[in-house]
Amino acid sequence: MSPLEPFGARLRHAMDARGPLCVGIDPHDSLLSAWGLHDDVQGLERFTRTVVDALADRVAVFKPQSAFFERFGSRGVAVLERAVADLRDAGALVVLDAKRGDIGSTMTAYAETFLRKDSPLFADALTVSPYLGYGSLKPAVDLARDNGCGLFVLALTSNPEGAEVQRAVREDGRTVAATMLAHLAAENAGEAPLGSFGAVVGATLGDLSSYDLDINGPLLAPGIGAQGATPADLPAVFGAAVRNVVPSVSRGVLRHGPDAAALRAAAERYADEVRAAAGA
Ligand SMILES: O=C(O)c1cc(=O)[nH]c(=O)n1[C@@H]1O[C@H](COP(=O)(O)O)[C@@H](O)[C@H]1O
Repeated sequence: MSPLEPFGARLRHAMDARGPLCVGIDPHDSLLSAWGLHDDVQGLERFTRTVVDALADRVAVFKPQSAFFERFGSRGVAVLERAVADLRDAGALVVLDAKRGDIGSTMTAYAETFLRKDSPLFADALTVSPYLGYGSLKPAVDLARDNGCGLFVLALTSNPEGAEVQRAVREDGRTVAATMLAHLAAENAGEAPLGSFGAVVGATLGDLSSYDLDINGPLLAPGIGAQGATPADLPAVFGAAVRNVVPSVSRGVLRHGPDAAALRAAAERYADEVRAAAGA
């Protein structure tokens, strides 16, 4: 296998070519039911195939949420494996949303699951939790760097409960989230056009001007659509860093299915609205 270009560069090119949008693939039981499908592995398979067939050739980034596949056991994971491979074959980038985080050799095993080229779940990037200490993520950082992959580190999550950990103030006066952002800025130093080590920063959080979001890396921004944020909110939340935002929408797009044309129209509308809001 030829070496991949670094994830950050691939992400920048993909968003330039296909528009600034990540579609989350979250097969909730309520969505399966709304699509007239059963909450079983056949329903999961049909749902996932419909999303892949409708959008894989036109959306820049997809973020399948692993839990919705894992809940069906090994057959659900097989659906996820196939989706990841098909999305990548169609030229899209895949961020696997598995939010892994552990220590030492266990973190190495998680990294190998998602970031080793011969793994059945090899993806372009992985969401990771740094709350066992940023340094515990080193095996994933190293493997991502070696294989042209990226990471999205939970920094300021879209849910209100996140604040008690992420906004806690350390002995040095910095918040925990600011510390994570500083680690990522260090990983990405000198990279062009964009580093590969991103932060997850919710689009729901309002003004974040007290945080330095200039990490020279992507900012994955969930919270648009079902959680209440809109593309028009992005400049007020992210300021100048809006150019590096990867807005992520799951239910806001998926609720338009199973009709393929309606899914495509919804994705296109979000990408257009983000472009207009970011002044791109
Ligand atoms: O890492 C994530 O993707 C994530 C981080 C965060 O802070 N908030 C958040 O909602 N997410 C994920 O983004 C998706 C949001 O889905 P919707 O609210 O349906 O667009 C879910 O898969 C969440 O797990």
